[in-house]
Amino acid sequence: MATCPRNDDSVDEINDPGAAPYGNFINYYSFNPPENRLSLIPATLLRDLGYSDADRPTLILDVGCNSGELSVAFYKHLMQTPVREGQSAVNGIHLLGFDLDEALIQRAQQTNPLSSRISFVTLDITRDGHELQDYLKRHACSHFHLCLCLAVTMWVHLNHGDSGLLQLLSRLASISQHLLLEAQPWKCYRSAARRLRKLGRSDFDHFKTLEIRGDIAEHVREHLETHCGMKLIRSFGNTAWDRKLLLFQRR
Ligand SMILES: C[S@@+](CC[C@H](N)C(=O)[O-])C[C@H]1O[C@@H](n2cnc3c(N)ncnc32)[C@H](O)[C@@H]1O
Repeated sequence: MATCPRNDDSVDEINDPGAAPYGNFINYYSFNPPENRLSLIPATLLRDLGYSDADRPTLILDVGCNSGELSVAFYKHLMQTPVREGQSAVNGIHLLGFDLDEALIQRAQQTNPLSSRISFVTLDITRDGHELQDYLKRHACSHFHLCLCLAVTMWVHLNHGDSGLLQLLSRLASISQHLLLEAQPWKCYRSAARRLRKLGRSDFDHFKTLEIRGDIAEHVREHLETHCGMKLIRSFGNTAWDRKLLLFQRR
């Protein structure tokens, strides 16, 4: 893990970027506080999407949740009625956050204020596993109602190539009714690769051979709409780091 750059996942001013090849920065939220993105997302989002039935659980998945600060803030942001720890958790909103970095997940677990509703597990989304299906089964649901994939696509793309990115999108689409996605733009890829080169590390394995480049958000939209049965229903404007928050829905 490494500390995060001052104003982007991928700018040059960073203390030790070589140690965070997956974007697993230890201090991510001191540079990109949850409010940067939450301020763009309506607190009524779940109700707007039709998930207001108190008798049924609503499941949220947070992909690459880092130390969990955004997951918890997002959960609280969407709760119309504040939840107290210990309150019955049979139905209501449940959030599962996961990240491949075990130390970040440990921190998320230790600081979790709502452990009956919010869980964190270590998981690499590029590996086959049954954890997500098991979680769905435990809640008697076939899909997550809302999946967040924020500032993760570039790291999967750089580490696993075009096919890795497309598989990520297809996998998330297959387990979600709605998908809220923030893709890093191409300029971030160049900076991330340059940073590692400066440190004497070899480029990300796939950077030079990527065919998906340029307007990454548009490539993502195209794949989700053409191959994954999803459609773009909202764009929540640009974040403080000039990225779009795109909301997709299963057709
Ligand atoms: C830049 S941070 C974004 C954190 C959070 N999603 C947010 O937007 O606030 C990217 C996170 O994705 C995680 N990540 C990267 N590749 C992953 C993978 N294959 N599976 C799970 N997590 C991954 C990293 O460990 C890191 O914590």
